[in-house]
Amino acid sequence: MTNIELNNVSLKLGDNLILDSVTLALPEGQYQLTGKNGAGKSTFLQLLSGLIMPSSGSLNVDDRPDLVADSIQIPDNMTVTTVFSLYDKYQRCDTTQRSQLIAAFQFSDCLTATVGKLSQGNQQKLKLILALSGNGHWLLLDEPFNGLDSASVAMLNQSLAGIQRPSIVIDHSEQLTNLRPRRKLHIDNKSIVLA
Ligand SMILES: Nc1ncnc2c1ncn2[C@@H]1O[C@H](COP(=O)(O)OP(=O)(O)OP(=O)(O)O)[C@@H](O)[C@H]1O
Repeated sequence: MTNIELNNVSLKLGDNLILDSVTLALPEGQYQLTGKNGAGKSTFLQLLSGLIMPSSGSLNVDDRPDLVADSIQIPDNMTVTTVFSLYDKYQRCDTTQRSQLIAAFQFSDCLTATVGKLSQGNQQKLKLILALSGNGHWLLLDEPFNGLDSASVAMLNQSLAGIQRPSIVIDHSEQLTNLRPRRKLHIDNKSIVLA
């Protein structure tokens, strides 16, 4: 079991207190993270990914999760193939699964393009392909349906219904069909509650 544990975690960004002394144990499972605009959902996933550090308290996430989020920036001038080669160099992807995802997302025409020339939806598909085939244990998805066409929305829902890895999804756009039941994690008033 690779649980996520927060012990008395507080997080401040500038003058903004986002989390206030949060203690939480998340067993492996499928979660949906909710909360009003600005509550701190995206920031919480960045914290779990190690992109930002707690201001105080301790956080235990056993390995590096795979994150899909707007905050993940891939250099515009790289071709998609170069991005994949870099991931291969550091063995961060399952290449068989990646090939399956490229086919399923109808992404093969994009392989020679530079990232900056991809449409918003195709940039999102690239992030999803990298994360869904990634070797991290937890999968963290911040608005994963952004920019996807209807076939890709269906594909992603199917993929999320079948994954073995623990995951947390933020889905304001309500396109997640919950083919598989998800426990609710709710952020409110600088606290996180597991329903
Ligand atoms: N670098 C920063 N410095 C100061 N405050 C920040 C910074 N980044 C984000 N914030 C603030 O942190 C709070 C939480 O932002 P976050 O994006 O995590 O919320 P969210 O719940 O994901 O919101 P939404 O539903 O609108 O996407 C917001 O009030 C935001 O303005």
